[in-house]
Amino acid sequence: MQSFDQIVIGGGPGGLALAYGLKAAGKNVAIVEENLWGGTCPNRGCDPKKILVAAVEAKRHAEQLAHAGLDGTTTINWPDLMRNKFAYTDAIPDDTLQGLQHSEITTFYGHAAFTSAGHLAVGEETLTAAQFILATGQRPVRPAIDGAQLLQTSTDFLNWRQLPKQIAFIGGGYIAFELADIANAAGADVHVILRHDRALRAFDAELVKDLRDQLAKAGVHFHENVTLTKVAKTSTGIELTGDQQFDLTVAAAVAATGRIANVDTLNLEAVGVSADRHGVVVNDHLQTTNEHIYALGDVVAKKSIPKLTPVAGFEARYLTDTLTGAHSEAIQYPAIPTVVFGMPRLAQVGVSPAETTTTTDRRVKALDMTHWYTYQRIHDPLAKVKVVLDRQGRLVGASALSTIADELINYLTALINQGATVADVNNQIMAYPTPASDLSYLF
Ligand SMILES: Cc1cc2nc3c(=O)[nH]c(=O)nc-3n(C[C@H](O)[C@H](O)[C@H](O)COP(=O)(O)OP(=O)(O)OC[C@H]3O[C@@H](n4cnc5c(N)ncnc54)[C@H](O)[C@@H]3O)c2cc1C
Ligand SMILES: NC(=O)c1ccc[n+]([C@@H]2O[C@H](COP(=O)([O-])OP(=O)(O)OC[C@H]3O[C@@H](n4cnc5c(N)ncnc54)[C@H](O)[C@@H]3O)[C@@H](O)[C@H]2O)c1
Repeated sequence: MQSFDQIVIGGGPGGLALAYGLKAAGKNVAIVEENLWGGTCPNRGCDPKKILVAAVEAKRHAEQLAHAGLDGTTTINWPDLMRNKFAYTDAIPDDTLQGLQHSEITTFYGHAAFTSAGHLAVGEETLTAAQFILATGQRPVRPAIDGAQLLQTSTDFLNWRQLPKQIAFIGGGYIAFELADIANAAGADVHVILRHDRALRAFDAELVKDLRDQLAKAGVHFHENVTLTKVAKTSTGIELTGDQQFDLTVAAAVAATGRIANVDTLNLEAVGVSADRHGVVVNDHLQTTNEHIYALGDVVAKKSIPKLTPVAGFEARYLTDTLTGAHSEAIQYPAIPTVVFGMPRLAQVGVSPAETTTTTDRRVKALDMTHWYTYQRIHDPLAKVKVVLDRQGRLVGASALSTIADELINYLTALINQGATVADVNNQIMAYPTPASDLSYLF
């Protein structure tokens, strides 16, 4: 039986960052992975998706400048684009494993599950440690309807060598919007089926509607207020049936209906760790209901904290300090930006405009920036921002929509975390003309 100071379960961005942090602090640490070293983000999430988005960006920017200096049409060649994606993703698992081995972090490959307090089984091996850290992430979930097994997932989409001619995305979250935009730009006939009329609920409703309308203008078909009841394979494709006589046959249908925490096969009952489909219950020290077991990243049940790669990284840095005795404080998250990476991008950070309607302590400043130089230069069809300011004029939140909203939101995040006022912004000189040189006009 091998024994360690800490064993990290899950080799995704969160688990890896923690293993490296603990090793650097001199701990005898092991990490276990059952699938692809590197986890969701670089293999089947953020990174491959954004490689595909790169082609959409180039295409849309070229289209925006048609008749303004750029001639000809730009088309996306899906098989070539995917070859470019595979050239990146194929190397991730081996490179990740080699990095761990090079740093002399002990690695185990296989499914990890607890057998009893202090004991973890990985294949034939039983491992022990003073502390265990759950970093097992989430997996896609399909709706509970007849024929749901015929629905593909974001993981399948990101491995398609050929692009189906008609694709339906079920759901109104990040994945449906991002993948629908990519598939539409690449030439597929794209349908998004939503059970409500309100998509992307965490974002500003007006900007979500603008985003939806932009995608619809680009060719995406939205079917709102449809509850699917059945999925079936027919001679012509995948038939989706719903209430209100909804009936649509497509070549491929993707469930983008959320993700479920990987907690069900860890045998957490044996070690007294509370968890449900939303994840592992932790206190404000990321400690589970068993004092020797911690959790971080997507597998944690979080109410208001989004499940994102940089959040997993932040929690790994926090836990490194906790487990090496460098501090004993509760975790305190900074403002966390989140972006729907389409063309345009929808971005949000901090206090939302909706949270401001019931208080007089804050005010919202809404600006249509479409005709500002930054956006005119690239012929951005729509550029909007809403900033939330407190009584002292400090920035506390922002929502933005434009083809470069991701860049803007990062500047605004830094200003929120610094508690900056317009005076602080005006005391800095930013390179002109750039989105950063617009900042003082936003307050
Ligand atoms: C399509 C898509 C796009 C995304 N885009 C973005 C984005 O643009 N920006 C962003 O910030 N976030 C994005 N995310 C979310 C991001 O991928 C996650 O927040 C991030 O990967 C979480 O890291 P993690 O380490 O907590 O979990 P994961 O990366 O999921 O890693 C968990 C690892 O644990 C392993 N594991 C699970 N159970 C066991 C077990 N019993 N034994 C051994 N190993 C186990 C899994 O195989 C996996 O490798 C996206 C996600 C998806 C699906
Ligand atoms: N850009 C990013 O940062 C990014 C991108 C992709 C994914 N992610 C991460 O992955 C997670 C999962 O993304 P997602 O889009 O799958 O989930 P989501 O939680 O963002 O959206 C799920 C959507 O599916 C709908 N839905 C749920 N059950 C349904 C059902 N039975 N029938 C019809 N609709 C149903 C919900 O109403 C919602 O609109 C995100 O919450 C985020 O943490 C982040």
